[in-house]
Amino acid sequence: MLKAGRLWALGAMSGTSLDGVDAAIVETDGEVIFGFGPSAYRAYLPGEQAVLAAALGKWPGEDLAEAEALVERAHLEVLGSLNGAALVGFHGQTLAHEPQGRGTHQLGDGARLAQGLGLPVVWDFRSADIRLGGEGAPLAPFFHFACARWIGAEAPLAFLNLGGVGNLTYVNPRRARPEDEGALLAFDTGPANAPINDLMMARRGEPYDRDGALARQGLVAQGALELFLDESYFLRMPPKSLDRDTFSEMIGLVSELGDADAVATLTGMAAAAVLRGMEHCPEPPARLLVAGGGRHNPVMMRMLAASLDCPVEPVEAVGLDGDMLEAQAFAHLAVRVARGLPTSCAGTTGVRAAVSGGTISRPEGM
Ligand SMILES: Nc1ncnc2c1ncn2[C@@H]1O[C@H](COP(=O)(O)OP(=O)(O)OP(=O)(O)O)[C@@H](O)[C@H]1O
Ligand SMILES: CC(=O)N[C@H]1[C@@H]2OC[C@@H](O2)[C@@H](O)[C@@H]1O[C@H](C)C(=O)O
Repeated sequence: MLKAGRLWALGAMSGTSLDGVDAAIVETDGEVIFGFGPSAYRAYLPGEQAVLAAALGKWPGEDLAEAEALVERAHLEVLGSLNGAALVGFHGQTLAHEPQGRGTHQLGDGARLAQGLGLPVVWDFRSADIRLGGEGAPLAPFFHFACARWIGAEAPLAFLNLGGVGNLTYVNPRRARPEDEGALLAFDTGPANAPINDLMMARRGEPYDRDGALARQGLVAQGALELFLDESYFLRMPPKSLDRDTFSEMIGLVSELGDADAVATLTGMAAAAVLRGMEHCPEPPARLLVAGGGRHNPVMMRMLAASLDCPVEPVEAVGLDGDMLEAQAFAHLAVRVARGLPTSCAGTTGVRAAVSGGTISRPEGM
């Protein structure tokens, strides 16, 4: 185990939308956040995105040399641009996630990154949880618990990440520790931006529906929305998690609609999935704080606000950075791993017992 008290940790996350790598520094002892440091972003170039897109769904042992080299190069560039950290949390690029099947696969070798950066690197955060019967995701909730404390929350609240997939964390800050019974409930709500992006690319050759410009011109098709909500995933009790493309066939539900109605309907589906998710909260949260790219979509945010009883705000309302929250989470989790503290528990992944996931790789001589 590393000697890790309060330190500056650097986290990196590259999400399911394959846009690039976020990196951010957090001052933390793995329990308390003392402050947030600088952050940086390294976009994947179009050619790199194509290589990664072709690698989606692949498992270790398959032909991944080019994709792996580019993931590691992009991480070395962005992590190397931020100085002063003593420890790195490296998530890796998720290519496949089948917690009840083949496991989970995040591309990139943390041992090579440790060598390249000259710093200890914590990586492979999800496998230990899956080995113990957990979903392996979401993992940000232990960080959300610390965030709730950092903003001084006294009543239960919820964090929502609207990335390719949506994920929700209910936090009860009255509990002493995140792994305590009732402190956290977390799960993936359903598809969020991924189907919208896929439809925009297929029909218009554009990567996403910027500011909800197309969705705002359309109407939600109620029939398609109801068919979507009939999916058995919404009946499953949490914790539960999704692969990026678990719901890719939902685009078929809007195939007969014009572009604006189709995108409005997919946007409505993302919001409705969150509403379904909120019904699982043990107590109504006082507020919903939204991170991830979807918070920039005013149509999605309006749909959420209209259907929920609590205020819906971007995390910036409480001084957090909604673009960097996941990178910060892996900085915080790295310190937890270094201290042997749990990173998931029954309430967040369904794992049998609270577990400290992750592998620590040190550069030679350290
Ligand atoms: N101004 C905007 N208007 C509408 N949508 C936006 C805007 N900005 C970002 N998005 C959406 O957010 C997506 C990126 O979100 P984010 O970076 O949170 O995803 P991710 O981290 O890759 O995914 P995940 O959290 O599922 O791993 C974009 O692909 C786009 O769909
Ligand atoms: C397997 C995997 O990479 N899952 C991601 C993905 O992106 C959002 C959602 O699906 C969430 O489950 C998770 O990431 C966040 C950071 C998490 O683990 O909390």
